[in-house]
Amino acid sequence: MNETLTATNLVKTYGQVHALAGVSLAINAGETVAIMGPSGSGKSTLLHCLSGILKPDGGDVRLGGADITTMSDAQRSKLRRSRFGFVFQDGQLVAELSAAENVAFPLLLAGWSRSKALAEANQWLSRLGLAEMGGRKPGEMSGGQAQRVAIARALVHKPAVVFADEPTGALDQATGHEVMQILTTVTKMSGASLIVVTHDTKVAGWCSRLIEIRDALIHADSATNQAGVR
Ligand SMILES: Nc1ncnc2c1ncn2[C@@H]1O[C@H](COP(=O)(O)OP(=O)(O)OP(=O)(O)O)[C@@H](O)[C@H]1O
Repeated sequence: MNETLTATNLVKTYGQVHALAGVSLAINAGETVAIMGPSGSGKSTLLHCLSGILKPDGGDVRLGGADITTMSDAQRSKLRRSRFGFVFQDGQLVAELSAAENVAFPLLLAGWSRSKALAEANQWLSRLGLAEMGGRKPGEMSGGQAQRVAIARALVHKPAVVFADEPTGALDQATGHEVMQILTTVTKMSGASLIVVTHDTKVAGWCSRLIEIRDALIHADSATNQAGVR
């Protein structure tokens, strides 16, 4: 299945503000892409349009043959749940659920039985070095551990694309480094592509491609030397 994520001429305005002024890009399956740029340049707006959270005013976003922009809200939500994974700055785990239940959540939404979903979730937690943590609530874990749970939740349903918005923003440098190593390794292993919005050049160094946004447009798009990968 061709699951290239393609954006063509994306435009988004808020009143007088041009958040995206005609952005086109294609991200191939398996690519790891960092999006950087000054505050207010349009990074989050781009991420939200690419992931179907926000509808652009103009242009389109396609995953393979499917045009996300013209889908009904219900179709787009379904595609988001089944083909996309998300990692946010603060994990956004459900506080009342255990780590395993949080990871199992996308599988339960996809119709898996509770026992199969929890077994798969626990396998993912082991893979990410959290074998003993399945029963803990997010509040009983460190920030780095919670972010690893969020990574497992983003990948458990084998998405085509993982979107990460400042995934290390709430972590110290060493923990952030570790989280990026895990995030890039597991997305590559699963064949998904990864799109990371970040202000941190070290975080971007874990990705194979860097897209720089300035004033609502792509200013530069190039391969990185993957300095973060040792
Ligand atoms: N909901 C909104 N209503 C009005 N203006 C908005 C809204 N969301 C974003 N903007 C504006 O659109 C522009 C782009 O915002 P965006 O959040 O995409 O930038 P960013 O590059 O992600 O910034 P940061 O690095 O500070 O998070 C900014 O001028 C911002 O103020």
